[in-house]
Amino acid sequence: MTLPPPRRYMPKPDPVDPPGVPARRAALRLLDAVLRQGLPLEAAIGRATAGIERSDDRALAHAIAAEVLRRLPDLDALIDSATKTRLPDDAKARFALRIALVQALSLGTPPHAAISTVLPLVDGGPRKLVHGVFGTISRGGDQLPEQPTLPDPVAIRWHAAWGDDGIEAAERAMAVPPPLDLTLADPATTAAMADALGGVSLLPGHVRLDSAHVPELPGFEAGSWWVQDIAASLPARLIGAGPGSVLDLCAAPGGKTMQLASAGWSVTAVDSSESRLARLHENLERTQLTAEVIVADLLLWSPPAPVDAVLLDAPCSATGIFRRHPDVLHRVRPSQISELAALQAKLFARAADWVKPGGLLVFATCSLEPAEGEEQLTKFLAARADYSLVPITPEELPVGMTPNPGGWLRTLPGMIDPGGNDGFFIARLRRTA
Ligand SMILES: C[S@@+](CC[C@H](N)C(=O)[O-])C[C@H]1O[C@@H](n2cnc3c(N)ncnc32)[C@H](O)[C@@H]1O
Repeated sequence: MTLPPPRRYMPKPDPVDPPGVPARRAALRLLDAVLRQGLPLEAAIGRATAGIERSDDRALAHAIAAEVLRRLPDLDALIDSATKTRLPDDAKARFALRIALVQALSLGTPPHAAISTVLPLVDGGPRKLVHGVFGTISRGGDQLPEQPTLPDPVAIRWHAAWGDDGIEAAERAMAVPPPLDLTLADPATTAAMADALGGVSLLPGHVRLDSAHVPELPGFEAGSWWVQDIAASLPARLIGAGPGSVLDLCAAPGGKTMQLASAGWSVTAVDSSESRLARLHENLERTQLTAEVIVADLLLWSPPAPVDAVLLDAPCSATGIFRRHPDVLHRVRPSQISELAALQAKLFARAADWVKPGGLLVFATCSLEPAEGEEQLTKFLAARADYSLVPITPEELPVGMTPNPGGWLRTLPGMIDPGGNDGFFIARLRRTA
């Protein structure tokens, strides 16, 4: 007779979850990845939702986690108001309560469903506490504020840089889902595409829609447009039309590569990430646009000859895209901003050597940190007498955006109203002949 293995060697069975619970369990894993491990939300989604078959459950997990990240300081304030002893930031009970409360108070889930699908996450643990705190808050009729509150470290940084108005605009931007901005492959089709898609155009070659399911919109399969926030479309627009040779540095997944290719440039797109370049290849295939694509570390790679124009969309903290990626509000630390700023300065200096005399260099970051924008430009201009700014003019920008009197562009969240825009820094420079 064979004996069963001793109990301690038995593998722990996966919990058999009732319907609705797997999505909440995945949301918990996503929040753990962002808040405890410091990973980007998008990088964690594959692993956190592995094993969940239904795409709507995966989408729900993402939606819950993203809304918790948008609402975190307000959710935590509610939880703290209902507990005698403050729960540690990383307590599982706090994570479970955040997930239950955000559903009931922000996502329209009936309270009994919000709590019953979360309690299994704390089975064998603080179930009673979670149930009790959720009940206290629900019975008290507390609501989340209309506008989400920024986490303190971000609010302090952005207040120093952009003042009360900047904070107010950022919080207002988080209160509503961002619109869907499309860049058109052929600007001549702007009016027709705006009509066909039921959107509005804020610039030639741009259409803005309320959020929609992208692959189902007319023109997606045909490659007539790609998704790109209007602020993200400006760096390539500011280079103007080809012909000529252009280096698109830090190019993946290729929004700006496609803009430059469709504007008549002969584009060389360089990026160090093979997986992100795979998406660039897919994008080029769908839009039938062409570019030479090179996988390389730009700290080591150099082009064979100088080019007419260079676009450097430098790696950054990405704090300017907090509306769609609220994880940046919680995981980006000042030390990371400094490290990224040092990398940007190196890439900026290298890129500047690859421009022909008389050619253009555009430097851009999707960051709301002056260290990744204004301060980079000041240092660059002090070091490079062979470059001067080509001032960006209001006529080149959508209504609501104005360039800085110094000639560069700083986009802040609420500049375009309604709908808003991402936070970018953009400077256009010419190398002296
Ligand atoms: C802001 S994203 C680029 C977005 C892209 N320009 C677009 O419009 O779709 C920054 C990119 O820099 C790339 N990157 C970071 N460090 C790099 C390096 N040392 N060399 C080359 N690419 C790098 C990342 O892989 C990432 O794709």
